[in-house]
Amino acid sequence: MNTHPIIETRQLTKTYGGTPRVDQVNLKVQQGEIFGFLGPNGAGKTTTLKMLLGLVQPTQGTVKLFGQELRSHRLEILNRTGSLIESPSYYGHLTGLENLKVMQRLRSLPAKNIDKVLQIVRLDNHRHKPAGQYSLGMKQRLGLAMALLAFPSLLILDEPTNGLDPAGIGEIRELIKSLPAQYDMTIVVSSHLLSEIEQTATSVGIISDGKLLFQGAMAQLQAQNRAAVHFRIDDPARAVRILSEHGYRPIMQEQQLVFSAMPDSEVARVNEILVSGQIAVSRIVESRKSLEDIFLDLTGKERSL
Ligand SMILES: Nc1ncnc2c1ncn2[C@@H]1O[C@H](COP(=O)(O)OP(=O)(O)OP(=O)(O)O)[C@@H](O)[C@H]1O
Repeated sequence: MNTHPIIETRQLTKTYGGTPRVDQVNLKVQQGEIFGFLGPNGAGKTTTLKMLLGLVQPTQGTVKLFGQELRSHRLEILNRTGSLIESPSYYGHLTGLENLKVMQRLRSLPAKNIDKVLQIVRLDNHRHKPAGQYSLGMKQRLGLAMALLAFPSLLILDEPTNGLDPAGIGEIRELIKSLPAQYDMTIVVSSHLLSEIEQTATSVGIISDGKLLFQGAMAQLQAQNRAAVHFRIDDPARAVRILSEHGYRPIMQEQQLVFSAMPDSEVARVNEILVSGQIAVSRIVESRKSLEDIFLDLTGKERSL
């Protein structure tokens, strides 16, 4: 059985003008995953994806796709890879169909693939219209059709929903979700929006300032979502004193004591200490960080994303 990762980078680095923009990144993407590559603008996503495709030469480090070195097996690898990086490129004066034909002939692909991809991206009714007259969403879908034309094993999409309206975003999202099972594809999709990755990806990599800060299953990221427990009480200063005698170090926030993460048994114990110290506990509330908060904590960026 073939168990090597579909993508594996080692210490992948790209330096521009002395500054590492992609900094010793070790990526691992397994067969059949939808890997969400997440990071704020300028984090190094596009540069990383371009290195995976041999479009940018790494300053340091290696790229292996399908278990083979990109440097020595470039053509073989790229024949099995489809991509949409930055804006799609097409001939504006040619129709959608003609654009796909150009590519199909250039790459000696079966002609029947054209109909298939037109259906997949739902452009079959617009195939005879010049691509230059397509809406933004249609242009994006044409770009996707081109990336899919060879039915690649690996599909790399850089911010595929950028600039689309909510309906267009939803369509692309559903399309991405359907591909791995239907066509046995592995997908890498980048975004600066967690909300978008959250709904499609099975695993995630989070990059900020060129560094990979987290990599793992979506569920693992969600597991970092640990609950804090808030006690609303009538005399916080005295409560802190009493609790510290029992070895607890809560944070005082106005009328509340906050414990960063706490099992249920401890909650009961703290409550008992407070009540026997004649402190009235009016409320015990659990608060979880949203995934957005976790993302912002990891990247150290403000909420302006
Ligand atoms: N050819 C280049 N020459 C110099 N600097 C570059 C070049 N390409 C990218 N950079 C810089 O590298 C950093 C990372 O850029 P990159 O495009 O990879 O980020 P990104 O995460 O894809 O962000 P965005 O979503 O905004 O495209 C940026 O600071 C960018 O200015």
